[in-house]
Amino acid sequence: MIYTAAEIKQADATAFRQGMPADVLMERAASAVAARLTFRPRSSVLVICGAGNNGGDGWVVARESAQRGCDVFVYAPFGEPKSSEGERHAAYARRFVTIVEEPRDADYVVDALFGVGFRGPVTGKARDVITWMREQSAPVMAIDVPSGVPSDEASEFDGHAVKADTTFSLHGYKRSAFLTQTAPYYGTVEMVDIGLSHKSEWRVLTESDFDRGLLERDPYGHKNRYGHGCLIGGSRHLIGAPFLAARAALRTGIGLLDLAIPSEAHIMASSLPEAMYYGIDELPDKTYAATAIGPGLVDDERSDRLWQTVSRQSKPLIVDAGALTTEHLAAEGPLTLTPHPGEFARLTGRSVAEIEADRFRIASDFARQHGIHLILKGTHTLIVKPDGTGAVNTIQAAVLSKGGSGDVLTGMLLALWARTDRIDTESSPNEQAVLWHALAAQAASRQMHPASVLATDVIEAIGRI
Ligand SMILES: NC(=O)C1=CN([C@@H]2O[C@H](COP(=O)(O)OP(=O)(O)OC[C@H]3O[C@@H](n4cnc5c(N)ncnc54)[C@H](OP(=O)(O)O)[C@@H]3O)[C@@H](O)[C@H]2O)[C@@H](O)CC1
Ligand SMILES: [K+]
Repeated sequence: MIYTAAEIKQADATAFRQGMPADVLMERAASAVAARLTFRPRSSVLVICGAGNNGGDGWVVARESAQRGCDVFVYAPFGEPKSSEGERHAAYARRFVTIVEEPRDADYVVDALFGVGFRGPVTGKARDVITWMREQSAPVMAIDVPSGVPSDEASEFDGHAVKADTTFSLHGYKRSAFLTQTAPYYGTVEMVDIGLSHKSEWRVLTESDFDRGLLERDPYGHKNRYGHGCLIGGSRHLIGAPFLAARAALRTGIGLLDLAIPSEAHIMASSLPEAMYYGIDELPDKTYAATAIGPGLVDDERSDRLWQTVSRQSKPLIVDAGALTTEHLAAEGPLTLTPHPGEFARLTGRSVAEIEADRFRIASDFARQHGIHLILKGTHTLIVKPDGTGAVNTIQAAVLSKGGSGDVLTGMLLALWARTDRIDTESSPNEQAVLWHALAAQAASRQMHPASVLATDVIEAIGRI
């Protein structure tokens, strides 16, 4: 689960209302972190504590580490925690640790300066303390958030923050763990469950969320069961894109595929004999299980005409690349848009930097406003539902930052939305396609140097995950 600072505060408030004392919750959270810290026996540890409750957690970690046999120093540049629970823990911890007036070398540094209560940017003394932490060669363990990193969005983030080796994230992930500007500051993220109830609009997707049943084939199944899809795309100079998408759809298991491309692209047809071909201006009058439009398409009168036809079908529609325009935001059936940040900037009238700094909120608002499914691509692709809730893909696949990757995803989406045996179930074709795409990219990069992996290699790896 992924939480905003406000949601965490709300979870805290609920726990207090239900009778969980604040100092017990702090003890519970910080003890859980201390138990996960693998300090070598008798090593020296410097804990840097702020004046908020993140600092309170730091005092508990300091005490517990001392009780486990470490030589612990606490540096509290802004004095003791302001809250009564933080103050109580600091008072008790003082018996077990050495207080220092200046930061000092140690085998490990624990960063408990700021947590989710931080509001950027960092100024004055805090800036110097963060600079000091950044200069240390000792491993830095951050409690909850690396200090200086905002929890929710990065629009004010100037890069001045602790670079943690490990961050122990309390209760759940923070959005900034998945933003391009701030994610690298977290190091390895370890989740620490502190027993609060979980309720969030955003989920984290890992490999275990991939439904391997999608790879299976029913021995009695008919090709129609796996859907008859239509892919529309291509233009004079962009001939390859629809073929990449079409091949990906077939490798993902679509039953039948019609490919509508401009006549210039028909010379490529022999490379994909499994598809059926139509001219882009002569779409057959059929109702498809699903349609995808956009790979290699240019935004012109022809694409507007095509839109009139495909948007009237009450079946799933996937819109990508050249078909992503502000005129194409409503259709009869379920609509999925798959922009990368540049395309999403055009759709929203915002800059790429604005989007990257606050992608969760902007993506959620957009999906809700238009009642559409949205896949906002990136290192951590967001998959958003029409109600604005969503999930983030955490399967890393650097090889996907290459031309053609988006076309492959579109083809995979088409294949999964077209599956008549699955579409009525709760399974989310968008989440499954994004996961499968990333897994295929990982499989391709196991077979050759990642720099060499092409979109066609990812397609060939779709069935090798
Ligand atoms: N449910 C959970 O997950 C639980 C979470 N818990 C822990 O509580 C943490 C949140 O604690 P929190 O709300 O007290 O805020 P925190 O992050 O310590 O920072 C506030 C301090 O920073 C200061 N400050 C802010 N911005 C600044 C700036 N730019 N430059 C300089 N100073 C700045 C601010 O100063 P002020 O604005 O008050 O002057 C205040 O002193 C959370 O991350 C987790 O570790 C557990 O203990 C219990 C369960
Ligand atoms: K911290």
